[in-house]
Amino acid sequence: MSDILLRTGQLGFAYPARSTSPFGKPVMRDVIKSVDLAVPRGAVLGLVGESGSGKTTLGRLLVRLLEPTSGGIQFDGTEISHLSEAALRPLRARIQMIFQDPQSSLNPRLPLAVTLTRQLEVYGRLKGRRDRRDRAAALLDLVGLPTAFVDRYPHELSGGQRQRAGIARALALQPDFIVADEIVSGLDVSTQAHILMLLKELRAKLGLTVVFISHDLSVIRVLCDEVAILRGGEVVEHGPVGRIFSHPQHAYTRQLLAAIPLPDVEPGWLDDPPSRQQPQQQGSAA
Ligand SMILES: Nc1ncnc2c1ncn2[C@@H]1O[C@H](COP(=O)(O)OP(=O)(O)OP(=O)(O)O)[C@@H](O)[C@H]1O
Repeated sequence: MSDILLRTGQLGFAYPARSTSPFGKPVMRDVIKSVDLAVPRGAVLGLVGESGSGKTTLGRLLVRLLEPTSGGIQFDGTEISHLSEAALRPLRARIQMIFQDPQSSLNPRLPLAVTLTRQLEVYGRLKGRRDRRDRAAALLDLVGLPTAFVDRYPHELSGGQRQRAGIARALALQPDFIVADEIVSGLDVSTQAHILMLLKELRAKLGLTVVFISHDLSVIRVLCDEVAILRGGEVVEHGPVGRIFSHPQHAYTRQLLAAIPLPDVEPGWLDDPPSRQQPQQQGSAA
């Protein structure tokens, strides 16, 4: 078994541009350019870059929501770049994406019991109504939400609780690889810390491998083992967080580090943040 769970080789992706060539052919615009990335099994790899650098596009390629236009993606030794949906199906259970806006993955018209277990149903892993409630309750418990929330609708949750529910939904099929796309953006700082702590705990408990997309280097610094810096669709630097932050090699990384004020927190802060000393009330998880 390789230490690398996911590897890309010269991965490329182009979107059709709005304009067409003088010969009427659609012009393609390269947004991911020859990306070689290796994600170690069990690691949290941060993917950072300014707006438009291609983070979301790369994340969607890694979970094969998009098909590469060039290069390859190997997941646990299997080349998945051009697999059909049918061939991808067994792997889809192992590969999940969590989005910035949990509204997009939580159906406003359905109680959490149904939304959280939808994928289990699709994969034939539910044994009926009772099982649905039990499995949904277990998922809520896993992400620190009260089990009574099985009957709640997304609008009855706070922003942080909704993000927890989004994470629970992504964990239903017991994946081992997660791409988390800006999942704490838009949350207040204390809620961000709780969600990051949860992710860190889940990663240890479930043995997850995570690609954590963020434009926020201070978040990357406290959560990730490795960081890859994306600029204009290219990875300009990739390495252990400690090394990149203390000895950035690339001028662009130095520029990013200089531009973003780092709060006075160190790697490992999440292991013992001040908020741990104030346990959350049942039902009030951020
Ligand atoms: N569906 C699409 N069709 C055409 N171009 C797109 C599409 N989605 C994204 N792009 C373009 O691809 C480039 C990369 O976008 P992407 O969303 O991956 O960047 P990002 O780093 O995630 O940005 P942000 O941090 O703002 O979310 C951008 O120039 C964007 O305009």
